[in-house]
Parts: sequence; structure tokens; C-alpha cells
Amino acid sequence: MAAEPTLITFAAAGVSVSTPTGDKVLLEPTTLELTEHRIGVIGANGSGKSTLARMINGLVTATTGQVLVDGLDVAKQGAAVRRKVGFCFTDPAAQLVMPTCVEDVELSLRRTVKKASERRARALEVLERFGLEHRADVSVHAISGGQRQLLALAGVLATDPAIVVADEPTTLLDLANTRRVADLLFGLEQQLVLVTHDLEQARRCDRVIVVEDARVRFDGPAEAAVADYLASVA
Ligand SMILES: Nc1ncnc2c1ncn2[C@@H]1O[C@H](COP(=O)(O)OP(=O)(O)OP(=O)(O)O)[C@@H](O)[C@H]1O
Repeated sequence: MAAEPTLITFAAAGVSVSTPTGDKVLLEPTTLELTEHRIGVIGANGSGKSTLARMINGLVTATTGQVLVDGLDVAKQGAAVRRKVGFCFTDPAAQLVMPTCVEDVELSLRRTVKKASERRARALEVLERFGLEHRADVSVHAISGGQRQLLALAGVLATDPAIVVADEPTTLLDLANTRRVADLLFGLEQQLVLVTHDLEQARRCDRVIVVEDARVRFDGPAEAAVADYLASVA
């Protein structure tokens, strides 16, 4: 039997987010503690899902309240938090910056593997795990959209983060690649926070948060959450 994953705690206490000018509230005061293995976040476009997800690694800072990840204050210990949290963007182009696939994974490993030859070897191992070893020396622009998303995930997972936050990681993918990326995410031992419009993926989560108009509308078991969301758009 697979070992139980180590779950870290994301805790938001009275957290709200407003635009810098204060003219728009992006997240109403929210208190949450996320300790489940797989947590889904669903809701309409513009409801505030990404805002919530981005707070977990400090990409969005709370205007009020405190966000803790495994006891670390995101506002004060941002670098330590980001070492624990791997963030995967909807569009892999947002995180693929090196010319070739292997170089991009090597970039992720720069802090943890100091020796260049070891870094190359580790990056090649990571590519193999994702079925991309034959693309190692290919340009990141010359691989398919599905492969790019897998490569972006490979770069995130290469650093072995304690928690993986994925913001609509399959939105740009076809059905086969959607399944491949989703299976990979749901096969992770790490804690997963998954923002998604894919209700099948939401149903695979242990807990689902429904966001509506910058507030949590529902928070509970997957089936009940999906039913609540569907009712809200009926
Ligand atoms: N920096 C910002 N300045 C102003 N408005 C912002 C900013 N960031 C987000 N917003 C607005 O906040 C609202 C919530 O955005 P967010 O990206 O969290 O929504 P979402 O639920 O993830 O949407 P989608 O499903 O379309 O990705 C949107 O109306 C968005 O335009």
C-alpha cells in the first residue's frame, strides 16, 4: 500500500484581498484550513479562484489577515514558503524560460543540485519520468501543447515541493493530454490544490471549495460541492 502523504497545513485567517488602489475586493474575508490530500477549487470565471490559489505561495498578497503554510507566514517568510509550494500555471509559457527542455528542468534544479553534471543527469531522469526524455534537446517551443504542460509540471515537481498548486493546468489541453496530466496530478503523493473548470477532476478531490463573487460559497465533499456549483448556474 502507498505511504500516506505528508500533508502540510495552509491556513488563512480572516484573509481578504483587494486591488492596490482598494477599489475592488478580489477576495472577501476568508478563513480556511486546508489539510486534505487533494483539494479542488471551482467556480465561474472571475470568481476569485486564482486569487485564492496564488495566495498559497505569495503570488498574491493578503490585504488583511494572515496566511500560513506549514506554520510559515507567507508575508514574512515568502522565500521559504515558495520552496515548499510548487505552482503550475494554466499556460506553461508562463514558466518555461530556457531554450531546451532539459535546460528548463535544470533551471528548476539550480538551487538544490549545485554540480552541473549531476544537475543534467537529474534533469534527464525527471524528463524520463514524464515520458519526455526523447525531447531533452528539443526547443520548448517545438514540442506540443500537452508536452509543454507536462514539461512545466516536470520543472515544478523536480524540486519535490511539499504542496502542488495547479491553476487550471488542463484548460489548454485535448482530451488525451487532459487525462494524462490529471492522472499525473492525482497520482502525486504531495498535497494538491487544483483550480479547475473540469468537474470530473473536481469529483476526484477529497474536498472542494466553490468560489463565487470573491467569496467561498460552499466548502465540503466533492459531490456536494459540484451539485452546489451546478445549482448556482442553473
Ligand atoms: N491585479 C488585479 N487588479 C484588478 N483586478 C484583478 C486583479 N487580479 C484579478 N483581478 C480581478 O479579480 C477577479 C478574480 O480574478 P481571478 O483570476 O481570481 O478569477 P478566477 O476565478 O480564477 O477566474 P478564471 O476562471 O477566469 O481564471 C476578476 O474579476 C479579475 O479580473
